[in-house]
Amino acid sequence: MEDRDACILSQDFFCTPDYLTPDAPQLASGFDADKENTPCPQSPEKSVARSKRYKRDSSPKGRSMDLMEADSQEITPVRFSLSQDDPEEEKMAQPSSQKRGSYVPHSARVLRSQVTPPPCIKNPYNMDPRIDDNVFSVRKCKSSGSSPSIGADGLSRYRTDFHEIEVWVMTIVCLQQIGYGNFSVVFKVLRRIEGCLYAVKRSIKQLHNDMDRRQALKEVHTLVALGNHENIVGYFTSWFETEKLYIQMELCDRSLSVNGDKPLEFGDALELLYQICKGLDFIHGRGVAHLDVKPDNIYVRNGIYKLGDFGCATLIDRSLAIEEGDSRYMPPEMLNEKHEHLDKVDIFSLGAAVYELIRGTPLPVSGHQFASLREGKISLLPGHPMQFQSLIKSMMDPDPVRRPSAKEILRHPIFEKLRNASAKK
Ligand SMILES: Nc1ncnc2c1ncn2[C@@H]1O[C@H](COP(=O)(O)OP(=O)(O)OP(=O)(O)O)[C@@H](O)[C@H]1O
Ligand SMILES: [Mg+2]
Repeated sequence: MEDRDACILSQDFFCTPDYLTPDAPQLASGFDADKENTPCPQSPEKSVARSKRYKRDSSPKGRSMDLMEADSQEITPVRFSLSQDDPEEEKMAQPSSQKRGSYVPHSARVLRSQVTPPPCIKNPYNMDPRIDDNVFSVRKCKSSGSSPSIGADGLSRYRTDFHEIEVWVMTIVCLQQIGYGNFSVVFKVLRRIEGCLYAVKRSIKQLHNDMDRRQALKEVHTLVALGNHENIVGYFTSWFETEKLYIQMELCDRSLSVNGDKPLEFGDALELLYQICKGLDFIHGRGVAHLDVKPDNIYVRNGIYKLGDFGCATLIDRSLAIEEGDSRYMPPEMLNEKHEHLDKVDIFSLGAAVYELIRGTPLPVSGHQFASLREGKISLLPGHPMQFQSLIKSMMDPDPVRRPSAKEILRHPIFEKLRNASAKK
């Protein structure tokens, strides 16, 4: 029996879930059909409360510890708690094959429980008038809450669909090669069926409750509502598995970083500013502010700069909760909880990011220099034209109203050549 289970666990020895257990399709269809007919819960309530973003220890040691924690969660067999207050859910979770008395190996049951049906909640970023809000009006959708974690095929979707290219080893060298953030690890993967590379971002912590899942889904909702743009990281799909959120994205070559990278030269700085302003103009035009623009969240692919990590994104009209991004790039008004011009928060952060990349030294996190930058006191940038330096200074103006919008920046004479070149494309 042990040998048989070992075969089942290996992805290379089977092609379909049917091989694993003939009962799975019946179980899955019954389960899913029930979900299909279940109404979804209300969209998140309008809130202007600010939730501070938790900043973890960013030292290599701290990161290693977190990743170890993340990996140890992988190894531990996951046990899903069923809703205490809904015996119906518990009934649904009983594998139908068991009820009929047929044998399902333990390993197969563990595998079945790895895919979690996604919650069905309203996407507040999506203004599509064809969506009838009544569909969300019933109290609570079983698929959104602490539902039984049995997916459509009972297998790991991540393991079934993707092959991990980069192997995680607990060394700094590997950590630098593969993406990681405060909340996520990002894997370079090959989609088996297509033979194409993607980036898959996985939340580090398990998202046990509905609030956590809604919070994590903000990024997905934003990306899907925004649609495609050359200077925004491409989004493909997302799913829940072992109570973690997976997001499949376009794979970029790297993200920008002030640590290790050479200071940015004028030509590159100009290109970066122009391209990310195009991305910001696009998202601001759709009513979205990013709120966490910084070098780590700007990726490069084939010389094209792309804005990524929409985990803090919100609506400019302040109808959703406002979450602070990285304080090093945050304008003074955010520190004073003034949120009237959220699009201009992104302009300040982009100005600060470019300023940091040109100087090649990390921005201060606190103290005198931190305060000076927020009073508009910017050091000179040797080797960069005054016109460019004035533009950066205006982007970091303490008064958000005086900061140029992304659209105004794009019209600046300094970008004439770049404008002409992109018009010819
Ligand atoms: N599509 C991608 N292609 C290549 N690398 C990526 C991609 N997405 C993310 N990365 C890498 O992974 C890192 C972490 O990703 P991301 O910023 O989305 O995670 P996070 O946990 O939300 O981060 P933060 O710490 O900023 O909150 C990025 O800084 C980048 O280096
Ligand atoms: Mg990030």
